[in-house]
Amino acid sequence: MAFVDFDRVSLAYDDSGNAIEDITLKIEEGEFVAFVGPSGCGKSTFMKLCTGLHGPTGGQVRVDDEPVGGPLKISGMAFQNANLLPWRTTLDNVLLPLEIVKPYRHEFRRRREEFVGWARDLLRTVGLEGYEDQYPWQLSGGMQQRASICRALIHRPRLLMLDEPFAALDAFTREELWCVLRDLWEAQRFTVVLVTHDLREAAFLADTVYVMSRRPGRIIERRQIDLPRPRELATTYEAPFIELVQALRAQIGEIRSA
Ligand SMILES: Nc1ncnc2c1ncn2[C@@H]1O[C@H](COP(=O)(O)OP(=O)(O)OP(=O)(O)O)[C@@H](O)[C@H]1O
Repeated sequence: MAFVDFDRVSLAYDDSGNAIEDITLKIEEGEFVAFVGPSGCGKSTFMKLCTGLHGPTGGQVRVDDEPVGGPLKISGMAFQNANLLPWRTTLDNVLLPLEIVKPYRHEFRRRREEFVGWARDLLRTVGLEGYEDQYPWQLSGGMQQRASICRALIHRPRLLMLDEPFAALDAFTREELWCVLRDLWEAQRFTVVLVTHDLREAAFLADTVYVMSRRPGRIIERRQIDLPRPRELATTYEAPFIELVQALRAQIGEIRSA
């Protein structure tokens, strides 16, 4: 049984028709998948269905062999904007899910020191050692996004949902954070669903790239990325990678002009 299983899933938000339509796919535990497609094709809708923030109007979504009936506790999320709380330090922002999510919230006071250790370890892994006591407005955009990824991972989710997490960053910072995410994933092997407009990002990070059609969003291509791991940034300047990205780009170009 796949970890995430979409069986002929559709969602109509209202009577304007399906936002996504007839999506059937399986994501294995530990797989890194990326979704690309034209604006408005339903990538974020897919995420909401996956994490139980919205129910399907057709078909069934199963995660970890259970039908998804409400918000999933085993997921963590990060978005284009880091959305850190400005009145909390970096460390306290990262700790936030442990104050909210079961089973941790009941143990938060008792295990606080241990949890602070988890947060410090994660912050060190993403290069934020020494910034624990700074407030978000004292951090650069890239640093805020690093902290936001730590916050998404602190409760050790099995499913990490990333909705264009690096879109607002400059090209250098973005590539640095690809490597941060690659290393976290190599070490912990959580399942990742990444929504992105950046085809290089999708091809560099993912095992599988799904291309979606215009609204109503359907999966029109599933592409396995067979580049060896661990992948180095230098790979992205070599011929096989460039050809792969060009093929994806051509495909999305066709959808846009259709
Ligand atoms: N809460 C909602 N109510 C009604 N319609 C919605 C709602 N959320 C999204 N939609 C519509 O569903 C479609 C898919 O939206 P979604 O945000 O999933 O697309 P997306 O691929 O993530 O877009 P983008 O790439 O621009 O972020 C769009 O036509 C959007 O207008």
